[in-house]
Amino acid sequence: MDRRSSGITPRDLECMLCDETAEPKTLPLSLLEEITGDFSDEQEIGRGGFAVVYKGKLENRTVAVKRMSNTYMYEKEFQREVECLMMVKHKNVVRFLGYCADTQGSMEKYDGKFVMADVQQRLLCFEYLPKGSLHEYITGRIMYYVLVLF
Ligand SMILES: Nc1ncnc2c1ncn2[C@@H]1O[C@H](COP(=O)(O)OP(=O)(O)OP(=O)(O)O)[C@@H](O)[C@H]1O
Repeated sequence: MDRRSSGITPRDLECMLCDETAEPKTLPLSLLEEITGDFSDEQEIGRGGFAVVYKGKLENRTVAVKRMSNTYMYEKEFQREVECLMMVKHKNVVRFLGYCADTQGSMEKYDGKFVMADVQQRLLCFEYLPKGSLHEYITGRIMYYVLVLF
């Protein structure tokens, strides 16, 4: 795992996609913000129990960026997920490209006083699978047969 993240560009990420042997990397928040249009609604793909998933647009390719919600509650789950993903490499498992664990201090007003708060961002980056979720695929198929039969 390469711990140097600051210099990674969208082009580097694109090169990783082409190189099957490239290891997952730590990715800078600024890169993930850039390719998701600052996590814009237009680039949202879907939502799960713990995260929102966005399209990350590179020059010629697309990746999926999973942004965890309630990061304080699910820190252990995030660490466990990264740990597992780093160990798995299989043709039937979506390819893991890297993660971002960013914490920044921000002055916030609390109880009438300014306090320094930690703002956490926890993200995972995967190869993009263009055919939608299994649920959509199955229900789409069922709807298709219902429409054809009746
Ligand atoms: N690599 C990917 N490529 C394309 N779409 C994806 C990718 N990963 C997730 N998605 C989309 O985003 C949705 C949410 O994914 P997410 O992994 O957060 O949750 P989930 O697997 O559906 O449920 P859970 O919260 O139980 O993990 C998925 O249903 C899918 O439509």
